[in-house]
Amino acid sequence: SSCCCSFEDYKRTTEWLLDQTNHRPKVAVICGSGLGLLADGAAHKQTFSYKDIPNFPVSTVPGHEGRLVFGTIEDTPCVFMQGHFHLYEGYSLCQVTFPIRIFKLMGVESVLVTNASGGICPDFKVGDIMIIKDHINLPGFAGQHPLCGPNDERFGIRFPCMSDAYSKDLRRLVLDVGSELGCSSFIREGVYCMVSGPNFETIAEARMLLILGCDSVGMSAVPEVTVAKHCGLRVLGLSLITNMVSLDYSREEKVNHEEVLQISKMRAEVLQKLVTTFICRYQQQSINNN
Ligand SMILES: O=P(O)(O)O[C@@H]1C[C@H](O)[C@@H](CO)O1
Ligand code: HPA
Repeated sequence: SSCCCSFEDYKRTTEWLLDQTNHRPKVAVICGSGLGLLADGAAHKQTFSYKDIPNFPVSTVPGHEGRLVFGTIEDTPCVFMQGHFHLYEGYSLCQVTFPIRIFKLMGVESVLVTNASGGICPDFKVGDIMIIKDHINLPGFAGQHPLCGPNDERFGIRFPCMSDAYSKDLRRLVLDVGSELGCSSFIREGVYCMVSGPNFETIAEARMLLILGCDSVGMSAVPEVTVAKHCGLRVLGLSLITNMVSLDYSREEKVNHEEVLQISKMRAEVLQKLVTTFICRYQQQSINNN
């Protein structure tokens, strides 16, 4: 699963975007299933459909609008992906992570990855927001890894460290913002496990994930985070628990994507407030640190 994009491809897309917009984003926000609303808090918006951006994949999953939105939150220039790409759509991991390297080349410093996931940790509840403190790259164990293939040193080193993929400072900051907004009762921290999907887990698989130390399970984030860390971007991951995964053969509930979208839409406003305030504080902190 070698990379199908050359440095020239990344450069061409970056130059096209830099040419089309005056925005120079510092923070990139990836909106997961049903979370496109996160971009609504931004001002001075300029929107591109993925299909109009050279080399960009297009979204094929309901709840993913397929738009790149530039805008500002207070004074912070941001870019939002309303929808992202998944292995199960048939995209290579190089395509799935294509936008991350574009953001890097555009001058982005930090990436905020959001998504929907199923709760494994028995203490979690539907609607909880889990700050991702670590992940398990299950497809990576089987060789489905976005950094397989020749390493391009212009992006990062051959053997990147992943023990600090999720920035401690950004996690602390979002915890503080959550408490300031009165959200502490439903903000958790935990380990996210990526599976390729598209089927939801069997009960035996879910029990295995619990034993492995996973707190939630989903079908995205990990390739994007891995590529972001590889090229030196700071990462914050927020996963919305849209359903609890069945760990018990006696449970009758059956998860489906409509339910995932329904919960995402219901919680998107809270998540938007958290993300918007986080970006404001992030900017204030970087001003204070310089
Ligand atoms: O794009 P994310 O990871 O938020 O979407 C999750 C995983 C699947 O794409 C879908 C399943 O309902 O939601
Ligand atoms: O239960 C789930 N499993 C995998 N991915 C998901 N995305 C939302 N919910 C889930």
